[in-house]
Amino acid sequence: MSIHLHRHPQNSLREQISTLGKSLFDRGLTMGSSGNISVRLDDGGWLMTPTNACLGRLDPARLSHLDNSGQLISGDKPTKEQFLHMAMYEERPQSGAIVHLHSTHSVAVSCLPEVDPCDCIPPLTAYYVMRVGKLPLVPYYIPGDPKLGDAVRGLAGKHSAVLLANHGPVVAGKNLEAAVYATEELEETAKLYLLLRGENPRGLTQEQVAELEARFPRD
Ligand SMILES: O=C(O)[C@@H](O)C(=O)COP(=O)(O)O
Ligand SMILES: [Zn+2]
Repeated sequence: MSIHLHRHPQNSLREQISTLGKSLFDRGLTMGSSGNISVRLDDGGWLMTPTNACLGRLDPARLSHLDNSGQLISGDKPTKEQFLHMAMYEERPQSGAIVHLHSTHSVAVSCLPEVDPCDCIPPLTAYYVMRVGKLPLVPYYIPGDPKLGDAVRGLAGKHSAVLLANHGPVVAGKNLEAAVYATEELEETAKLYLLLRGENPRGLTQEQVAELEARFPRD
């Protein structure tokens, strides 16, 4: 008789959330208990990071498991941005994961008075266009305010990443790895943008952006 050890498919997702959360935290991409991560499950439910959890020390077994209506099935109380994540998923059926961080340079850009609210960071590099594209600014709301979900709903259909004013980025991807890569690219480009402020940098032209979008369509 052979013994078949069945590994629940959620286990590897739980481990991936914890591993990537630690990687983001260890590299200083979010501090303290800031930031949150979610992954959409095949049955329409979600795994989300618990509220007040440090992304550097997530316990895979205590992640919040929600059903497809957002009710907690098991684990700790979910992030207070649950509604923000759910609003973004509603508008983006192609997205399987969302990352929200308080990454310093992205937050800095979210506080600048002169940013274009339709597109906060110019297309400085090809990889930024490939991973992020246009980045709209969401007006300030207190963290966890359900109105934040409503504000994001209007933008998320067209944009995989948004920047919450005086708060930080929220980035969706087809899976968690893609969402993390895009969040990292956004942070690096925010840093470049701040480095180059006042230098009148040469960004990519509209034609160059259009060529990238045709060749490397984002999700
Ligand atoms: O900024 C906030 O308070 C939240 O957006 C956040 O980043 C962490 O909140 P929890 O996920 O509820 O811990
Ligand atoms: Zn936050």
